[in-house]
Amino acid sequence: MIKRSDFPKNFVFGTATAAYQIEGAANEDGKGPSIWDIFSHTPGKIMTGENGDVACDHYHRFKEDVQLMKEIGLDAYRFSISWPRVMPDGKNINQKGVDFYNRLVDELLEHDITPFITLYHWDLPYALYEKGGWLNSDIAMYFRAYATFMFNELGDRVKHWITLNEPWCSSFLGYFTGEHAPGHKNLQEAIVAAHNLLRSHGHAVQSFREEVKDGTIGLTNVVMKVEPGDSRPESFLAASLVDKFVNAWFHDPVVFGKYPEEAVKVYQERGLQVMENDMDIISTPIDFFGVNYYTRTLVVFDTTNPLGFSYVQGDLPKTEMGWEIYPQGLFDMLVTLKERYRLPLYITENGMAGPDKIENGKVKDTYRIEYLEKHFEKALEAINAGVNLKGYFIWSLMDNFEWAYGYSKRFGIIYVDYNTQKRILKDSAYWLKDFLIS
Ligand SMILES: N#[N+]C[C@@H]1[C@@H](O)[C@H](O)[C@@H](O)[C@@H]2O[C@H]12
Repeated sequence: MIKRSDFPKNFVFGTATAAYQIEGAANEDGKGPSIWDIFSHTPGKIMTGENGDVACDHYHRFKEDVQLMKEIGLDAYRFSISWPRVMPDGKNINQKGVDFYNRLVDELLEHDITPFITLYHWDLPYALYEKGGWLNSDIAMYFRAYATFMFNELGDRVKHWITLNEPWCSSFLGYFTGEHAPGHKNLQEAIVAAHNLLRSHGHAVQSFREEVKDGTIGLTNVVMKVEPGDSRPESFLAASLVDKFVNAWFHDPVVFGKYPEEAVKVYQERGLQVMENDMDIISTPIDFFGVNYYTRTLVVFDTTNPLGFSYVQGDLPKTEMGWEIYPQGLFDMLVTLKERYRLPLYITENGMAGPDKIENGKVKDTYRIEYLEKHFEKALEAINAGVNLKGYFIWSLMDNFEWAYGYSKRFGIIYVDYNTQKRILKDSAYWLKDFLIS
């Protein structure tokens, strides 16, 4: 049985959340609307018709939530700043919003919990969307100004920062498939948005180097283990190409200052415009990559699809999201990232949605304990294989607004009764508490 003491002494275990998914107070104390406030109120966008207006009411209950983190024994807590809460129009300061994050950081530090901040976890100020959002190259300057303000405001106490969470999702789910805010369905826009997201990342890193001399900063990507869904050589080729578009596209430019060759030609024909200095800015050196790992992606050669491939379902046991449970993929991707980029890594998200039910005041999420144990084991295996893995953040601290799925998917180690806002530690939280002292 794996123990906490098997991990390096300074390895951090934490949980992760995001502002729009837990805070609520969507229109309170001067907060401006985000693209997710508008998207979630647009009929037909959220499977359950729900929105993040109240969510977990974390804005008002953060002290209770920090107390629960302490009770579990977490070393660290990864959360995001709501850009429109601190800058309602994307530019001018809302002091009440800033005050909330000062209070949250101070509460964490008072409980010996290390804060890790994500500057952007998808909730773009709607006012900036109206100016073109991620399609407007000026967005990088707005993001740099926001980042600089937050570094100056919290950088004396917060030493670990992530610029963006999953730019692949922000760009391709937000602008190509339309599943996420702002709900566009335009491949060219997705490509442009992805490039502007990475430019914004680079500008924030440049500012960080000037503002927070003793801190570390990185980028968090969703990392998918892409595998062929059948044994045809063409499917192996398809998997390799998809890997370039979903993984390498958001890692290579940040480290090497250039997009993957196999993909750039495809995107240049579909609107990618790289201006002079863009790649130098994007590849401003970072201190780590954040790795959000959930499952693998299976692709097969498919001439009936214009892209030449199709996604297929695997036959491994699945979570409530329909994602295969595939811990080996975590090990494989950690080693791949280490060998290709030679950077320290944090698992900034890993976890599962489960069929969590309250029975006699308890949630027997044995499946989640098993899931976490297996992924912890693979993380330790990666460390023993030479990966400089520095921490592991479980997604998520508590059940929350699961984007287009509303509140129907429960990822938390803490159960949230949304009718009463009561928090109930699931068996996985008690398991984690014991693990953290093992
Ligand atoms: N879906 N899902 C769960 C989880 C989502 O809730 C996070 O906000 C994202 O960063 C990432 O997609 C992973």
